[in-house]
This record gives sequence, C-alpha cells and structure tokens, in this order.
Amino acid sequence: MVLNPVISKLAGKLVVLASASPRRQEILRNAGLRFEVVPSWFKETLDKGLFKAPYEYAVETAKQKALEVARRMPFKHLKTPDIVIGADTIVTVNSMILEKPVDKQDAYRMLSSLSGKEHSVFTGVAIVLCHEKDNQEVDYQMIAFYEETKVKFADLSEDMLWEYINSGEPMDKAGGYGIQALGGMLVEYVHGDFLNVVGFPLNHFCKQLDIIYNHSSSFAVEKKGIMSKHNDGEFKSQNCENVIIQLNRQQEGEQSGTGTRDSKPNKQDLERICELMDGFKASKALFTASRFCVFDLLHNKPGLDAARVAEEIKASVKGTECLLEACVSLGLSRHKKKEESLFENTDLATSFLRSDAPFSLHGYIRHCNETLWPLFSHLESAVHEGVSQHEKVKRHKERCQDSVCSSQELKLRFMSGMHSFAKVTAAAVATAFDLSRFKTACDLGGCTGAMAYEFTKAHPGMSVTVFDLPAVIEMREHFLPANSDKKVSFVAGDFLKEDLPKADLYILARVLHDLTDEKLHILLRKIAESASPGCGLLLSEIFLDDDRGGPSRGLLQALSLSEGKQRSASEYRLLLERHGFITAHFRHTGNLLDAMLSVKA
Ligand SMILES: Cc1cn([C@@H]2O[C@H](COP(=O)(O)OP(=O)(O)OP(=O)(O)O)[C@@H](O)[C@H]2O)c(=O)[nH]c1=O
Repeated sequence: MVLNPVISKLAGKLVVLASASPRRQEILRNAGLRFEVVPSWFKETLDKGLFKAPYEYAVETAKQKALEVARRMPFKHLKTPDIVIGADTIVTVNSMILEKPVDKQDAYRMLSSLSGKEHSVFTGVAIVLCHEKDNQEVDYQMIAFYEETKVKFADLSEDMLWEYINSGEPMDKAGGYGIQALGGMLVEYVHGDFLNVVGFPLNHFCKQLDIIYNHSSSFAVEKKGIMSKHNDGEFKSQNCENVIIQLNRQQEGEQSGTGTRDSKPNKQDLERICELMDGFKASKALFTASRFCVFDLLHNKPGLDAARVAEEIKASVKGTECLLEACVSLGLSRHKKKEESLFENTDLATSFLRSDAPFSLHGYIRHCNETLWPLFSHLESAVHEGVSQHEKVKRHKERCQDSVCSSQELKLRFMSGMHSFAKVTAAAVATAFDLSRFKTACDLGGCTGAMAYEFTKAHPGMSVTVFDLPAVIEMREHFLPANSDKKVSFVAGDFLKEDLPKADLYILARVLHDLTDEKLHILLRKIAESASPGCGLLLSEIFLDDDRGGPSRGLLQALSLSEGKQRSASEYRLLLERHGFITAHFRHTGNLLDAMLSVKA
C-alpha cells in the first residue's frame, strides 16, 4: 500500500531517477516509488553568474541532468522512459552557492562560512515526461520546481570542524554536510522540509505529480496533442515559482501571455534584454547610494524616511526618495514592515555594502564608481583605438573637477578598492588547496596584506611576506594595524626590478591579468629564479573558459583594456610551464576569483 495516491499513478510506468545520490534513491524508495537509477552524465558546470537567483541555477542543473538521461536512454539503453526525475541540491550563504566540496580544504571553507549562520538549502527538481511518437521520435515535456529550507548552524570550533571533515561525511554532500547523519549535530534549527535538505523535497514532488495526473486538464500528458511539435527537447521557459513549465509554444503564449516566437516577443528574452540595457542604471544607483553612505546610515539608524535620509546625506528629498525606491527594487533596501515610508537595509546590504562589514565591498564599489565607470564611459573610444582610456579620463577629470584629488588620496582610494575585494575573496583562495607543506609564502603585489592575513589564519604553520611598492607599503596601516599578526611581514620593492624574498610558496592574486606579456615574463622569470624545486606558485584570477565564452565577469573586465589580458586556466598553465612551474591543481572557488596551484619542477 502506498500512502500517496499519486505515487500509485506511476505504477506500470518506466520511471527513471537520473541521480547517483543514495539519499534521493532512499527517499523515493521509502515513498513506495518503483524506479530505475540511471545517473546523469551532465557536468555541473553551468555559469552561476548567468542566474539571477541561486534557485534558478539549481533548477536549471536539475533540468539538464534529467534531460541528458531522457535523451541518452533511447539510444544507449534502447528503451524510452516514461518519466525521468532529476534533482540538484545547493547550499547558499552570503550570496555564494556551495556545491559538493572537492577536498578537505574546500569542505573547511564551506563549513566555516556556515558556522553560526542561517543559510538556505535549495533543491531544484525536474520531471521530464517522455512521449514516444509513432515515428520513434520522442517528445519531451518538462516540469520543474524548487524548494527552499532554512538551516541554522551552531558556532563551530576549529576542532569540531576538522573532526567532522575527517569523518569523511562532507565530501559527497552539498555545502559539505549531511543533516541526516553526523552533520545533524551541527544544526540549531531547520525551517521547512527536512528531506529537501537531505536531497529531495518529497512533499512538493507529490504535489506536482498530483497536479500532473489528477488536476490539470490543461496539462496534457497524453502522447498526442500539445507536444506534437516539440521533439527537440529545447526548453525555453523557466518559471521557478514552483510552476509547471509547458513546452508547447502556442499554449505557452496563450496561457502565460508570453506570446509565440513569431507573433510577440518572448517574455524571458525581453526581460534579459531589458536587464542588459538597464544594467548601468542599477550599477550607478548602487554606486551613488554607496557614495552617500546610505547603507551605513540605514544600518546605524534603521527605519528612516526619505526626508531624514536626505537631511543626513545632504541631498534633495526628491532625489533621495527616487534613489531609495530604486534600491528597494534592486533588493538592497526594503520598506520597514507595516511602515511603508520607512527604509532599512536588506541582509545583502548589511553583509556587503556597509563600510565596516567584515566582507564589505564598499571600497571596491567606490573604485568601480570613480575609476572604472569613467573608463567604461569611454568604451567606444577604447574599442576604436584598442588602448586604455586612463590618460584621457585623467585629463578630462583635471579639466572638469574644481578640486583635483591628491595623488595620495587617489592611491588610498585604489588601495581601499583592492583591500575590500581581497577581504571578500581571500578566504576562498587561501583554502582552495591543501597548502600545509608550505611554511613560508610571499604575496607579490599583496597591497594591504588582506590576503596574507587570511592565509596565515587558514594555515596556522605559515608565515607570509607581503611584497609591494614602497608607496603602498607606507600606506598599508590605514587599513590594517601594524603587527596585527606577527606571521605577516611587509617588504617594499618593485617585483619587476628587485630580488624577491625567498619563500616556499609565491602568491599572485589579481596581478598577471594587468601586466603586458613582457612584464609578465619578467615577473615569472624572477619567481622561477627565487623558487627552489618543489616550491609552489598560487595564481588567483578570473579564469576564462577554454572557448572564451565566459564567464562574462572576466570578459567585461577585459573591456577596461588595461595593459594586460584575460586568459583561460589552460593559457595560464602553458605560460607557467614555460617558466618551469607544472600545474598541479585548479579550482573554481565559487567566489570572485579562481585559483591554480603549480609546483616548480
Ligand atoms: C545539504 C545536504 C546534502 N546532501 C547530499 O548532497 C548531494 C548534493 O549534490 P547533487 O549534485 O545535488 O547530487 P549528487 O549527489 O551529485 O547526485 P546526482 O543527482 O547524480 O548529481 C546530494 O547527494 C544530497 O543527498 C545530503 O546528503 N545531506 C545534506 O544535508
């Protein structure tokens, strides 16, 4: 006997679970479902930057997993399933998507980012209904949805973290934990469906089956009818609000108002284009609110109305009101509950936009506004001439500004941008690999030392020397107090001209992409001369895909046309090999920078 009558509707059908997860198999088996397991070969490599929200990434991955199996089976297994079920579970914290850790350090990075915090677990589920036609072609119909569960972790001590990691449990689980086993001990509370955390939202799944088989007259599950035109398996629409996705374009148009391809523009396509057209407006609204320190103000005095904010930031009430409302629409501010005219920060602003937040991007946002924005406003000239517009922008500023910033101020501003970016990325880079065998490191162009401090924190046996230009080293105390960690020291010098400090590991974070080929080779040659065999070189950059198709963050960065260029991991690997460094590991960290570890042969 099965409790849920919809599960019994599947009796006699060839149901396939496109998942290798033993937890998913167990959950569905316990529910009385009979199915075959055909793990998906789809690689979980979709560009996360392309998705507006994390759940969209999970839903799309689930769709691709299920679809890959649905398409493969008729050829490789010589049978067509009736239903293929795919799923993907992710953990999200601080706007980062955590999947399965690749090694212990990765698990450490994930679990320490969850310690003491509430996070969300999303499972995206895709159900593909396959209809074999008389001519043996197959029509596919897709239903996709997601479920969110909130989980709060207790504060985890280092000992606890490592004991848990060494148990081996984290390795095949999203976010690096299994709530159903030892990981349950780390959890303070769960809001929502527990099984969703374990890997499959059974209740929501049954509700969807109920809609498909019992309630939806419009939802054709027969072979004939609405699916007849669609045998390409190409799924255009994606409504992630737990809704059925219909593949029939005509019906899609009639039901959701999105229109057919020929008669009206597709809604999703239109939204995407608008997003691109308006992207600069959103950026500038963020920059302006940050420049006026609106997020600091709303953090210190939550619940101000537009007039009070205007008074505090010395701006017009009308302008401030427009800015605050735009910030609300962008998810940076919100209206206070039941008091529509009062504003407060969202969690996103609290985490990243306050100037004193541990992961504040305030300094980097100022750098974007004051340095990158003017460069991008000359993009036509940059593309036309193929050179950086720095000089043009500088001259323009000198002509237009009443007060020209001192070079000291400009340097401080630049350092503040680099410092804030490094603080957000440092932990991910520092924990990307097991670096325990390196006792001394040298962070070349390490600026304020933000990265170096994170390395000594993550690797207690390591000391780091930050090597940067004298002017930078002189000003570093504006950011981090001297002697805040005795294992970090600073040496002033020019890495293109002077001898480099001896170290077991050289760190190059966001340095190479900015150098001309000539300078890059000078630097790599100097590192190779200083490094003994077995020494490491940790490179951290945005690595382009091999086909240079993404990620767009890297390709957009290239548009500022500095002296350097953006490269793929393979291109960097070859460059390093020329200087005797053999690449051992490469990681997409899930943060703003990726990492590659090479070793001197
Ligand atoms: C948070 C959490 C996750 N998991 C497991 O994490 C994997 C996620 O990875 P996935 O990519 O969604 O699936 P997979 O295991 O690679 O399988 P596949 O469907 O073949 O991609 C799944 O296993 C889940 O159970 C647990 O067992 N317990 C938990 O508390």
